[in-house]
Amino acid sequence: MSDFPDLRYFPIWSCFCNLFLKLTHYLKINLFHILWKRTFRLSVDTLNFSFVFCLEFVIHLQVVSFPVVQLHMNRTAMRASQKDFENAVNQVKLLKKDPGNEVKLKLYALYKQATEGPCDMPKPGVFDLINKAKWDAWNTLGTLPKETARQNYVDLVSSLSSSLESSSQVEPGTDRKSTAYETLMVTSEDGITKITLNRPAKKNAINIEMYHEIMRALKAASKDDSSITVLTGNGDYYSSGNDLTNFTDIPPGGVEEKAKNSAILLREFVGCFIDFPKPLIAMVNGPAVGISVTILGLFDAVYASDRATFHTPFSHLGQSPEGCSSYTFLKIMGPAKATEMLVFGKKLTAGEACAQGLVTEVFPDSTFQKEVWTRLKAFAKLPPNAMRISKEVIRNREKEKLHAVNAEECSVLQERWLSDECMNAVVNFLSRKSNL
Ligand SMILES: CCCC/C=C/CC(=O)SCCNC(=O)CCNC(=O)[C@H](O)C(C)(C)COP(=O)(O)OP(=O)(O)OC[C@H]1O[C@@H](n2cnc3c(N)ncnc32)[C@H](O)[C@@H]1OP(=O)(O)O
Repeated sequence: MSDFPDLRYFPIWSCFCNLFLKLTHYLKINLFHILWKRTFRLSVDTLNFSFVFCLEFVIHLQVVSFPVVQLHMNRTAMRASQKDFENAVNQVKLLKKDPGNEVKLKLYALYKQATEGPCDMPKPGVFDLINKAKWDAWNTLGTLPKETARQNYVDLVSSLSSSLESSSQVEPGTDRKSTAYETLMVTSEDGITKITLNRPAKKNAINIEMYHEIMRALKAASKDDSSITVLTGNGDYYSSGNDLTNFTDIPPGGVEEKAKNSAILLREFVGCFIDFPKPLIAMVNGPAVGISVTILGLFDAVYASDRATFHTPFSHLGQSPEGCSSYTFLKIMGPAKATEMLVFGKKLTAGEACAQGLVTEVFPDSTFQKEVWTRLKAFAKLPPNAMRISKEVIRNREKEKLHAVNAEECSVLQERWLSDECMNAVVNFLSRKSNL
């Protein structure tokens, strides 16, 4: 406060001083008139005087006060921004996550502009890549005023802090359970968002809540600052597929309504995998069943522990293929092998799934985590935009087809779920007459 004169009351003082001067000026004129003119003329002059007096007051208030108030506000903003600037500089040092090179260059340039003004350094040589990038970033700010650069710096840090805060809500670095999810653990670190299915006591069976949470986590991951996304399971299973108790919660509209709602949910769920924009990697840590296997055809890489198995027992369950597997599996392994899995329910070992192209690579269970994470961390260091665009080029050609396949599979399943074959299979499992 003390380093600036308080200008807030200046317009008011200024108006009163001006009024005083005008008043004495007009009084002088009017005294002259009083002496020399008739009473009738005098009253007209008095009216004129009052009118001019008020007009002058209003005009003066507008002309003088607005620029002065503006000046005061600007100076206050500059003062705030100087203080905010220092805070922002400290805040940057405390950021837990690397904001990425592009942002770091922007911060550097704005800092230099704010503290030193326009770039006057000699341009570094072409081979001095880092200093040249910094110089370029600073130089592009041209003659941007120091105050504006300061303000832009503060704004950038504040947007950065809030975005990093929201991604830090998904616990960077640790596997603590996120309060945002009931059935998942979601973490983000080293450019990798990891979504872990977290119902180990139920073999990570996917209940209705988990379907919704996976969709929510994928949507968040598609927008966060990670480069790649990983899906894995907690415990000995990757996932035992659809939670068969999902079929027991029958709404007032009866089983038809249940089947219809399930088909809508499934279509939306699979649609999220079709449309996911970043590289999506499955870490299949153990056995995988049903839908957790079929959607693997929509992943960009599948790494499996040698403990993993791949089982799609749709006929046993009176059901039919989903997750676009009726299309992707045929493309991946050819019709004969796909039929063995999808129609006859043949369970594949990790080695067999790899030989047939469903799995990218198999690792010994003892070194699975270590080896795969080393690889994923290296992938996550690749330029994220290039990865995203490459995926887009690969996926775009197929997207329309995949959505059409998804819609068709869901509509067939809607019918299947109402069949005796399906209902008996579910009842048998739930009454503990059968396991797979
Ligand atoms: C709305 C969209 C619908 C999309 C449709 C998708 C189709 C599919 O995904 S089909 C595949 C459905 N999955 C199954 O049929 C698997 C059924 N589960 C089993 O056969 C066995 O549980 C197992 C072979 C996976 C494991 O057997 P194990 O003896 O080792 O363990 P359990 O004691 O059986 O399981 C422990 C615990 O977990 C429960 N559980 C396991 N899987 C499921 C499941 N898919 N649905 C519901 N509950 C499951 C199991 O009941 C046990 O629970 P309790 O300890 O409470 O008895």
